[in-house]
Amino acid sequence: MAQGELKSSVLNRKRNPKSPVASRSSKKQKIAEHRKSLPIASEEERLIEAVQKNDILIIVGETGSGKTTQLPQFLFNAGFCREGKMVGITQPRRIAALTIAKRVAEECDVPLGQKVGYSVRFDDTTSSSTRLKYMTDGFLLREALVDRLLSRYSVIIIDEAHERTVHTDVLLALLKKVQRERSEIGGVLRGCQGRKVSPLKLIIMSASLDARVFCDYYGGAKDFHVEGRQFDVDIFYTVHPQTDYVDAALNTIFQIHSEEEEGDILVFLTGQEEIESVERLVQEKLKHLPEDERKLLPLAIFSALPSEQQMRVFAPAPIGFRKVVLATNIAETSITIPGIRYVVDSGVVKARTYDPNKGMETLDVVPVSKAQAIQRSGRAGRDGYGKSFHLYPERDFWKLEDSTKPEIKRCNLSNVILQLKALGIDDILGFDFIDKPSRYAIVKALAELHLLGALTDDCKLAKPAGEQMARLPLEPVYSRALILANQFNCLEEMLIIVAMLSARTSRNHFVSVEGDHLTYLSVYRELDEFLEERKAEKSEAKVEKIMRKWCKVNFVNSRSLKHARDIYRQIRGNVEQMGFNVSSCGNDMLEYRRCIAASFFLKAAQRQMDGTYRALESGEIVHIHPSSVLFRSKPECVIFDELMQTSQKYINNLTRIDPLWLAELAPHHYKTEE
Ligand SMILES: Nc1ncnc2c1ncn2[C@@H]1O[C@H](COP(=O)(O)OP(=O)(O)OP(=O)(O)O)[C@@H](O)[C@H]1O
Repeated sequence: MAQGELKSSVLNRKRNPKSPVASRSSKKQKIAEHRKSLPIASEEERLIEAVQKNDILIIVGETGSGKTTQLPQFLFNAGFCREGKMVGITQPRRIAALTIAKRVAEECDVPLGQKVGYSVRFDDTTSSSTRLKYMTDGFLLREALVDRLLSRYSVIIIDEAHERTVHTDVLLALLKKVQRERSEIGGVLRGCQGRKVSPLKLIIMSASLDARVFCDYYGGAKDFHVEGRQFDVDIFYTVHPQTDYVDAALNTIFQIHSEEEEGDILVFLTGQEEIESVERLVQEKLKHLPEDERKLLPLAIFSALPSEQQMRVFAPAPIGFRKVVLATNIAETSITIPGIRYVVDSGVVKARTYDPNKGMETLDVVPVSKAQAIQRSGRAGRDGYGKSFHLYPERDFWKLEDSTKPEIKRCNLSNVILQLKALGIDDILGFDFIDKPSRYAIVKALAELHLLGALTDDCKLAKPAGEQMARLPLEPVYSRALILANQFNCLEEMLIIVAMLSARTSRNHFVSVEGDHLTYLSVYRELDEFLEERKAEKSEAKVEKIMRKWCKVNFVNSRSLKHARDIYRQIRGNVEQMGFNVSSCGNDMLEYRRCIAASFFLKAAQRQMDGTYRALESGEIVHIHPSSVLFRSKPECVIFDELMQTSQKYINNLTRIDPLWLAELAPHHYKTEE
């Protein structure tokens, strides 16, 4: 059990104001009072002056000081949105863009989508009257594909820059270039849709530990510090290290529930499976408590959850209940979940690392960084005094890395390089990254894009394939699969597979001997047929209920399947817009498997004498993951979607193919004798 050893870090103490009142005017008044009470409120004039005087400003502030919600409003009031211009604010995560935009719209007392809006992949609420636009960093990068100078923006704010997502890193470099170009041509040329191009102001917002990096990158740019946070958070550590953090988290939840004052709990765990198992364990434990102590409501939030299900954690708990939100690091930065007073930090996070040499991803549970632990604590104390329980001793906190390694140093670069190429940036090795990925990783990604047909022999963007691939919001290998499927007349099937793989659904019941891809296809189609037969059920809630029941009977994860159905609809819209005709190969699964081989030829593996497999591209010896439907049958040759190191090197999500197809369908890469 994580016994709290009191180590409190007391900041400027201020107690929780009363709970929200129903009437609109008192709500407005409350919001106005809240805004005035934020530490940043007294800095408005000084901040605006700093923005006016500096083209690049690095703002450093504690979590909860009000940077994200207030600064854009200050800029609006200071006239930065005149003549139809916008202030754009990027966030590393879509849930942050969504919820912050909603909050700011509420503070401005306007409907979402007018003065204040958000744009994230597949979901855009902005309109021509939007002036404050919250979006993901990836969205702004895509926007640059159509408007290179980002001419609609007078100010761009890169928020949570210290998270160093790959998109943020690319934006940091791209915006430097855009800013230079805009000041050179200012007022002379016109940008997208004939808009007059004015100079661009750039604001980078970061947690304090990493600000220096950004100041240096922008040639000694000015930094601006916002002191303080609104409410105290008392920090607790365990006396001893915990051997089982899941068990410790569970005990801490129930200890808070029985001993602490009212207030909701936010627990940081590592992934969907762990969260779902803790959710079940909480429910299980509650059954053994007396009736009046059962009022604890577990809710999950992780990235594979559809948006509307993610939003459930933001609604207040029913009266008398305490919410316990079980989250991955998706809830770590930027967002405010109203009602949270207690944070439980497992101290670990699941981190993906890509090895370009082996073409392999590893997914490891690793300790968080200091910056992450501080961000986690910061989620308590946002609407009142809070407590943060870290499930490790304080001495271990001091041993943590200061910050997380930038994603650009540990991810597959092919997607980002394709985007840079589509932005007209040809010299990738010479590109001014804040932290340069290794030369090897860049060259590997360029070679992969060339093999996928996205780049020409002299490394230019191939037309139209490369352009089409850059336009689709998917990994290049999936985009290519859709383009090929169009030629193989099985686009409908490939859309389903890509959606199912993106949503990471489960497979159990409708096993196809041909492999996991086709099993996914039959899961999706079985449900479709089942719903079709019940078309009369008009209400969405009813359809969802039927769907959940069907999933339960068939051992399929209903959340993931719903997510896959959403993704399917969205990418189908994309390819239709590109003029593709979504046709189906019906029952011709041979043609479909050949299309899989043609699309994913870089991910082929062949059985060895000893029953292991050799990944043909990297030469790695790998095993079929026990959860694959081909685990027992062990076909001679397979295409895999995932190559991952956990306890061993595993391949997963497989389709059985004929090895001769590789030479036939990817002759530029395989010779027959191979
Ligand atoms: N959706 C919301 N509902 C209720 N209160 C909110 C919401 N969003 C923000 N707030 C309030 O506004 C305060 C400031 O939030 P803001 O996101 O601007 O802070 P920040 O300085 O950007 O912090 P961080 O770096 O942690 O994102 C929060 O502490 C909280 O009190």
